[in-house]
Amino acid sequence: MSSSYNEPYDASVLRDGLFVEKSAFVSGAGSGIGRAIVLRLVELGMSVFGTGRRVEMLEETAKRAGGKAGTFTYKPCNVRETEAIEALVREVGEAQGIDLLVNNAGGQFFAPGTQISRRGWDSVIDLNLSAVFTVTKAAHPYLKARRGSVANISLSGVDRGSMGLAHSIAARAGVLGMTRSLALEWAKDGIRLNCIGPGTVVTEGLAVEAARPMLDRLVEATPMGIPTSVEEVAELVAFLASPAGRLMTGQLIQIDGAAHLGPGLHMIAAE
Ligand SMILES: CCCCC/C=C/C(=O)SCCNC(=O)CCNC(=O)[C@H](O)C(C)(C)COP(=O)(O)OP(=O)(O)OC[C@H]1O[C@@H](n2cnc3c(N)ncnc32)[C@H](O)[C@@H]1OP(=O)(O)O
Ligand SMILES: NC(=O)C1=CN([C@@H]2O[C@H](COP(=O)(O)OP(=O)(O)OC[C@H]3O[C@@H](n4cnc5c(N)ncnc54)[C@H](OP(=O)(O)O)[C@@H]3O)[C@@H](O)[C@H]2O)C=CC1
Repeated sequence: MSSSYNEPYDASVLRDGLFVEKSAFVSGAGSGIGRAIVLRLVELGMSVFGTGRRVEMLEETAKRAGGKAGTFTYKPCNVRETEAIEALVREVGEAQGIDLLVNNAGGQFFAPGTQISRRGWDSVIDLNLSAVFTVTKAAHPYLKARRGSVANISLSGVDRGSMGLAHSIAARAGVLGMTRSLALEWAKDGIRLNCIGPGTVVTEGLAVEAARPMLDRLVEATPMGIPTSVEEVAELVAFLASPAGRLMTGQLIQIDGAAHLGPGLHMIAAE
């Protein structure tokens, strides 16, 4: 087992300048996968707006985005505060338009179903399903104006279940159903929506939730034996937003080293 899961990995294949004059709205932009998505889109020339609750994390993303081809601006917001996030989407949409919406803010706690209270269930559904609907609906007029697209960051194994994640898998399965339904409804507007299902991505967020022995077991349960890098997820988001993704909509793309097919992340109980 590797002592570090975050060895540098260059996943970049898309061409410089691909997203000049394009604009994105990214939630959870201050850390992990969201930050990597921002940095790659900015590198490709995009004007990216990011949100999240912690301003200092967004500031760090801005620092790292400095000097690249595009721009990064931000404002803190809790995606679970419906009126505030709707107003923010409107503000960004009116100011710079939205070609790409990335619903990345999310997360949960690992717990067996018997230990998830109704309040705990509601929190995870609110963050990972209801807030995604709120943001997506608020972005609709701006996506329609630009014939834009939506990338929903989901989970590997969303269609088969996962021990310790009943609440989160239920939410992400809901997002997949929403994604497919809106892909049908909004096809006439030229809007595409897809879900991306990363396997284990060793971000600080996951490290807080799962200690090292569990991380090792998650990676061992991945048939390819390696975790997903944040850069790989970012490149896939960019690919789906690019002209090459023109006919891709209503999809769940699992980027997980076959974790969703193998012995299974889904069989690793919360410990
Ligand atoms: C298959 C393996 C691959 C796994 C891949 C997934 C990886 C990731 O997602 S990495 C991202 C990692 N980061 C996170 O997941 C952190 C995100 N968590 C949160 O933001 C919050 O914990 C929350 C949204 C899930 C809940 O926030 P909030 O509403 O503020 O929660 P409260 O503290 O007010 O608690 C509400 C309710 O939930 C119960 N609860 C909280 N933690 C646990 C726990 N560990 N076990 C059981 N229950 C928990 C809490 O007790 C409250 O319920 P009541 O006690 O009934 O009031
Ligand atoms: N790491 C992994 O193995 C995998 C992760 N995922 C999913 O990918 C996404 C990103 O995860 P990852 O980068 O690993 O973890 P992080 O914890 O680093 O990222 C989650 C981000 O969401 C933001 N966020 C959380 N709650 C809210 C909220 N209520 N309002 C606004 N922003 C919020 C956080 O910022 P702040 O706290 O400042 O608000 C943070 O930047 C999540 O949806 C996660 O579930 C999916 C598969 C695997």
